[in-house]
Amino acid sequence: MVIEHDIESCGSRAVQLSHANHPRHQRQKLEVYNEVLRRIQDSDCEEAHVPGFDDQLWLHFNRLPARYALDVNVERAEDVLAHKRLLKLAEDPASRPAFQVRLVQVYPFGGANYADSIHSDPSEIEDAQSSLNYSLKQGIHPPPTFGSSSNLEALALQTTKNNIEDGGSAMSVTPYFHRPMHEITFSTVDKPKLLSQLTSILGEMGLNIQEAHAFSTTDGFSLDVFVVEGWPNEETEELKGVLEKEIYKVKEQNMSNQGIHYAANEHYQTRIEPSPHCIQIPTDGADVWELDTNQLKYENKVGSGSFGDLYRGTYCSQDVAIKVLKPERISTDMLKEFAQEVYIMRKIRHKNVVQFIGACTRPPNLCIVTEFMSRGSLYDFLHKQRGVFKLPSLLKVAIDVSKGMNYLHQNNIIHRDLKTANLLMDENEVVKVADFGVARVQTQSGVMTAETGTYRWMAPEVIEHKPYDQKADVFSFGIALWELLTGELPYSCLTPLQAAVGVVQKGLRPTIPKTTHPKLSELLQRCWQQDPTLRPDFSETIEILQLIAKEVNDHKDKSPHGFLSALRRVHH
Ligand SMILES: Nc1ncnc2c1ncn2[C@@H]1O[C@H](COP(=O)(O)OP(=O)(O)OP(=O)(O)O)[C@@H](O)[C@H]1O
Repeated sequence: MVIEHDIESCGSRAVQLSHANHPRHQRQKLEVYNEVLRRIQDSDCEEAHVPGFDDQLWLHFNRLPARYALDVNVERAEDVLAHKRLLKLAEDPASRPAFQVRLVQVYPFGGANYADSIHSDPSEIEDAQSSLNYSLKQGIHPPPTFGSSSNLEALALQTTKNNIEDGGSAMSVTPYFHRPMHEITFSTVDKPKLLSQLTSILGEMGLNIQEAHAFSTTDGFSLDVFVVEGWPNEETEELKGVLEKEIYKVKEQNMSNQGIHYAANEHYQTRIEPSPHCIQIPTDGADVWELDTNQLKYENKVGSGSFGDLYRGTYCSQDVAIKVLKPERISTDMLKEFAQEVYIMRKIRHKNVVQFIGACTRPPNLCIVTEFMSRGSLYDFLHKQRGVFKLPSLLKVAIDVSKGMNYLHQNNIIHRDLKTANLLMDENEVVKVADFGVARVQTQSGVMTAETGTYRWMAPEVIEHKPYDQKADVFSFGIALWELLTGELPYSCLTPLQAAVGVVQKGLRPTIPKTTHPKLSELLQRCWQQDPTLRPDFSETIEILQLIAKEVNDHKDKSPHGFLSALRRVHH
């Protein structure tokens, strides 16, 4: 997959600056603009005849990075118009994110973007052009907006080659055709992690991103264009419907206090589709999570972590945990990260995730307030109180954790520090995931401070600082589950560092007791597979654990001591 954007940063803006200062790029941009304007004016498009349209179009090119003009397929002038409309739509909070879906056909020789047209051999372009014209005459779908990617072309060539080698497939009759893909374009307000959110939505839908072009406008909007494959049908309506639902799900979780409407657009006929399920709730813009420090009462200190001390206290008479950040830990970077984490945490609401109540964000008094978990952590329960879990309660705990983690993952939050010390129990024995926020704040050196203490639970790819995804948490979950099962510290005879080396280099894993329920044993081994893609996701662990729980329950009902063992479940 090619992503022309630094996933989490304003990479395209950086690119834009360097391009913008380059006179050649300015000249090229002007040429592309003129060509696109000419094509739009030659078409029947009404918009083009509105007075001032040329100025608006120029403005459009200017608010985007120079590489937008250089990469755009000039033959797809209507795409430029569609981008302009999507960006306009995105100005209305009710329409965000604005998106459109269309079918595209990838050609091995690419489309005619500006860069191609000035750098390629003219005869090649002519050939490519004639194949394009030929294709279009055959009624095949238009090419992607940014048709120059060697990535996509290679894919098309590969298919062509395979078809020719296979011989006789329908596609080999027209050798330049590749099976259609979909192009999905989003526009919304630019924000950190937007691109990873969008890619994960597409991933959730089973779509494989073949190409992504991400642009930020100078006034804070995003334009992200994805070419995806994996949608089984040559249609867009159903895909749009599923995409809308997927976005709705994420927005509903993320912005529970705001009404959301989506705009969808196909074939460049923009329309806004208000969601029937939600209403617009007015907001006065107040930061409701900023706590009134007068209402915050400190009681005893409960413990300390790497970021500060944790106190029990009350906020407006409700029991709370107050995590006070150590002043010496506070740096500009950390404050930024702190703000980002508060921004995420305030939207998180799930029975199995420790509830964020608010924060004091006025330095130097930085603290995070959450619900108080009276039964403490599973780590303390297992290793300090020497508690044990019987299988039914172990399964209940594992299901609780899986549900909390599944929710976090659905909200694109990777915990990265999942361990029994971060699994807390309330007075009703409900287990909740904690510390997915500030625990992850990195030091200025970029080293995760919680790391060494966490090696025993850490996935090999995280230890090795390789790219990782949500499956890193599944690995940690597997280790925590083993800990619940055995009551032992993982690799207790090794130091954390020795354990880390063993896990990465020697495939070291905890030994599963022979008496373990076979399905549970299988689940543990799947969770800590070296290859993250082979690990289940949390929706699957929930299913498996529920199945085991049912089996255990059915078995217990048949046994004469069933009722007594059920009672013992709550002994801890
Ligand atoms: N919401 C809470 N309710 C009750 N106890 C909590 C709560 N959050 C944390 N604790 C307990 O307070 C102690 C300190 O927690 P804290 O999250 O600050 O550090 P940690 O998780 O132990 O270490 P680190 O942050 O370095 O990973 C731990 O014993 C933890 O179990």
